[in-house]
Amino acid sequence: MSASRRPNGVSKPSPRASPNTSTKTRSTKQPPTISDTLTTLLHPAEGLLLLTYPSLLLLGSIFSLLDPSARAAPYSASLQSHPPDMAPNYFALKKNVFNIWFVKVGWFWFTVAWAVWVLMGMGMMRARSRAPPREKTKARIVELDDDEEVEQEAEEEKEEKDATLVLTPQKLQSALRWVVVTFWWTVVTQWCFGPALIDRGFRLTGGQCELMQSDTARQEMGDVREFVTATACKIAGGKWKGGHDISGHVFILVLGSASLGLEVLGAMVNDRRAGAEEKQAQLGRWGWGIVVGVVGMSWWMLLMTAAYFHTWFEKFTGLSTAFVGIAVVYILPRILPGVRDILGVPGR
Ligand SMILES: CCCCCCCC/C=C\CCCCCCCC(=O)SCCNC(=O)CCNC(=O)[C@H](O)C(C)(C)COP(=O)(O)O
Ligand SMILES: Nc1ncnc2c1ncn2[C@@H]1O[C@H](COP(=O)(O)O)[C@@H](OP(=O)(O)O)[C@H]1O
Repeated sequence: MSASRRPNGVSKPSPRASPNTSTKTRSTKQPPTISDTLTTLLHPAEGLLLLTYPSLLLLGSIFSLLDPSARAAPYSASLQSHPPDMAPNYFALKKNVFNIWFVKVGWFWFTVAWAVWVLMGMGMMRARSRAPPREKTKARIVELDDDEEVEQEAEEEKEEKDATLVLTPQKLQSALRWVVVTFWWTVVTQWCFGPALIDRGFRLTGGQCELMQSDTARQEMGDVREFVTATACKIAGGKWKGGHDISGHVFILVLGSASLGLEVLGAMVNDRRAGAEEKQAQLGRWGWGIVVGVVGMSWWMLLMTAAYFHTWFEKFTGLSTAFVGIAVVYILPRILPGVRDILGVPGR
């Protein structure tokens, strides 16, 4: 690109466009530092969002080391938790209501929040960014009589409603990013042309299904002491034991909330067409509640998983597997123009 866009829409020539500046730049140009490269890839706010995840995991793990009740409770590696009768608190129980109704059906909540954001928040932001700035509108309203004011407000409302229904390339690209992120969630946790990656990883690292609870099932299984997936094993009353079990909870909570966060945050920090005030006003009205609720609940549950479930290494692999998906969908398009043309970058 040879020209950059100013907030008022006027293009100014980039330094590269002028031969004089380009010579000067070349002779004084320093090789980019790691921090320069990182800021080109991610806005500092986006970087901060991603840093929240290892920080929450670290915080939860440190808390469990310091909390006397967590330290006193025995940990069962096969349950990946403290036994329920000795759980240090309500959130250390697998049956806690937030686990059952939020995490266990987490993809549903992420999808609803994403859809609300794409259909409402995102469309509204675009509509506002095309509308005249608020101050100017107010100044004009002073000169208008009551009827005209009402008429103008109705017109603005209609414009916003239309923006919800209009299918823009930005909305399509966000939906496409949802498809790719959902594909990654599916292959890692649900199905990957057979067992999901988490189950395959567990088996490859020496894990197997041990039938501990049911004598009949044990007899029926005979020498074949293993099933293919964790779910099949649990349904048969067995325990999924031995191998490395990537934390599915860490994976889904990080993947879902980070992608949702990057969609909204990216639009806020990268879309220079709308003023900050307008963006906040629109987010406040549309989708803000559900997005903040889903991301906030994910952070809380991540903290609880970090504190009471899994080993350090299982949480680390859950985080890394989620970050692979985030890197492909949100970082790669900023490096490869071909991928960028298809998936886009939130807010750009
Ligand atoms: C731009 C977005 C386009 C969206 C288009 C759809 C728009 C429709 C709008 C609203 C309707 C919402 C419909 C939502 C459909 C979403 C499809 C689903 O994903 S429903 C399935 C819900 N199931 C889950 O979320 C399961 C999550 N659980 C797991 O992955 C695992 O249990 C675990 C990883 C949490 C751990 O497993 P464990 O066995 O070890 O506990
Ligand atoms: N924050 C949390 N609250 C309640 N249960 C949690 C949890 N994090 C993990 N678990 C439970 O710990 C087990 C391992 O989680 P995962 O591998 O998905 O990270 C799962 O048990 P169940 O599969 O018996 O429900 C899961 O429900």
